[in-house]
Amino acid sequence: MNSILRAEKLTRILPGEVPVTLVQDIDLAIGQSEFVAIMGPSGSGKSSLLYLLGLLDSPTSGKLWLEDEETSRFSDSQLARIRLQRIGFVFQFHFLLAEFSSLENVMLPMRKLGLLSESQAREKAGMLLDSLDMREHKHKLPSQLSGGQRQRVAVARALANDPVLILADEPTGALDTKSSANVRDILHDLSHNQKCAIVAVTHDPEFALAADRQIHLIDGHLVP
Ligand SMILES: Nc1ncnc2c1ncn2[C@@H]1O[C@H](COP(=O)(O)OP(=O)(O)OP(=O)(O)O)[C@@H](O)[C@H]1O
Repeated sequence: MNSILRAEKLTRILPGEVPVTLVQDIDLAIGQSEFVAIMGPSGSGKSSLLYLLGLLDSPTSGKLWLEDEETSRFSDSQLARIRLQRIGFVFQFHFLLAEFSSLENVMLPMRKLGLLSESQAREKAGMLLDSLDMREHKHKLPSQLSGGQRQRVAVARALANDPVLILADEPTGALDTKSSANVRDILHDLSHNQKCAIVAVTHDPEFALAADRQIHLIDGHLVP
C-alpha cells in the first residue's frame, strides 16, 4: 500500500511544571484514498493527533512523512504552503467567513495559493459547489445557509487546491441526522472516487462504520 501519511513513534508532550502527554508513540500509516476514522473517549488525544497529522503542531519526538517526505525538515513557511496545497481541513464548526458568499469562501485557498487566475478560481469553486449539490446557494452568505449546507461549503473549500489528504475534526458533530449522513457520504465518495485520503475524528459510530478502518485512542495511545 502506498502511504500518503506515515507516523512513527509520534509523541507530543506539552512542557510545563507538570508536563502533559497529548499523544505517545503513535505508529500509523494512511493509504492513498483510504478513509480512516479516529475514535476514543473525550480527552484521549484525537484532536491533538489530528493537529500533528495536519502539520498544525510539531511532535516532541517521533517522525511524520507526508507523501514520503519527512516533515521535520520543513520551515514554517514551507509547512504553511504544504498545508495549503496538499491538506484540506474540515472542522466541527465551518469557520466560513461571514461576509463572503459560498463561492468566495471556496475561492479563498486558491487565491492564497496563487496558481490560478481569478476567473479560473471562480470557475473551479463553482464546479466544486455544483458537485456538492450547492448550485443554488453559490451566492448566499453563510448566515443564509443551513448547517449541512455550510458544512458542504467547508468541504468544497477543503477541496479547493486538490489536496491528497483531508483531515476532519468531528465534521458531523454539529449536524442533524440527515445532514450528517449527507456529509458522511460525501467524504466516503471523495476517498473512493477522487483518490483523496480522509482522516476524521468522530464520536459518531455510524460515521465511523462508513470508514474503511477505525483506529482507537485511549490516554494518548493507539489501542488495537
Ligand atoms: N493546551 C493544553 N494544555 C493542557 N492540556 C491540554 C491542552 N490541549 C489539550 N490538553 C489535554 O490533552 C488531552 C487530549 O486533548 P484532545 O483535545 O486531543 O482530546 P480529544 O480526544 O480530541 O477530546 P474531545 O473528544 O473531548 O474533543 C486532554 O486531556 C486535554 O485536556
